[in-house]
Amino acid sequence: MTQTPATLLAVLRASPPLVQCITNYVAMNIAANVVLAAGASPAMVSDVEEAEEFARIAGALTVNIGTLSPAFVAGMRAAIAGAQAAGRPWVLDPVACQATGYRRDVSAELVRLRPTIIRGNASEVLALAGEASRGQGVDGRDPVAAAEKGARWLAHETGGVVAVTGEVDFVTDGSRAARISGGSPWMPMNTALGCSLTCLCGAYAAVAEDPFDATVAALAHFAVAGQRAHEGATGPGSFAPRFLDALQAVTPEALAGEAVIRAEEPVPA
Ligand SMILES: Nc1ncnc2c1ncn2[C@@H]1O[C@H](COP(=O)(O)OP(=O)(O)O)[C@@H](O)[C@H]1O
Ligand SMILES: Cc1ncsc1CCOP(=O)(O)O
Ligand SMILES: [Mg+2]
Repeated sequence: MTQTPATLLAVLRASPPLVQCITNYVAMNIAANVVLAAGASPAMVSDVEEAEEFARIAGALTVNIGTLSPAFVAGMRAAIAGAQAAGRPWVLDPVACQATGYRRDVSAELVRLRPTIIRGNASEVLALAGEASRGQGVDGRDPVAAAEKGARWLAHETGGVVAVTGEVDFVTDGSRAARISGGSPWMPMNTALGCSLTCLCGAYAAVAEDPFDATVAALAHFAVAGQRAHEGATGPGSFAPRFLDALQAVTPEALAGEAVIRAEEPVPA
């Protein structure tokens, strides 16, 4: 039974999930504030000494390779093992996976561990799917549409959900697909909002029955809040505080009324 974004937001707010976010130095503060504003409970716990134990008590885990290092990788491996042992969902954010051999190798290893959800920009998803990517560092330079085929392939490979974000987001589990419109062009000009969205995907995955519904809900929450914040902003600087306020102000009714989601009929396997 499909759970709508409105239903999932109500569940999330009624019982705020604990989300373990292994993320990069750039994103840690904004991602925690985004998850708090949306209504969930973030914890940026990444060291190998405690990452596995913490993953067993969290509702979901998110893994982001933005500021990669051997210490981060050791914590990621431990946390993923803990999440899998506890049957918890985990989300991969393959930041700039096209940029270096180190990032390519680590993201390929993490994909082989079958993340529940992968969330990236089109250039990152193209690279994960083995296709040419025009990504510039952490910034996407490819249109979302260019990555749709690769996203479907990756979803089949991992048995999970893949979200390609950009001007109009695309989500697939390999057969179902949906596109989410909204947000603001000021969003990619605010560093780490993609990373923050990955953490929010984790929050929704912690409370949802189906990770596809969770991903659609997280992206719809961002799209509606981003649209609202855009209306009062004059640039990325005035957008940022409005966006946090809007994440908190969005209600289940608003998601039902303002989210622009176009579902695609399942593609026969
Ligand atoms: N041109 C745009 N217009 C509206 N929303 C956008 C635009 N570009 C990105 N977004 C939104 O910004 C958020 C971050 O996505 P994105 O920039 O693709 O990730 P990343 O920061 O990882 O590259 C998503 O919610 C996405 O929908
Ligand atoms: C600038 C930067 N450098 C390493 S991680 C990072 C943040 C990337 O954030 P996002 O992928 O959400 O744009
Ligand atoms: Mg990113």
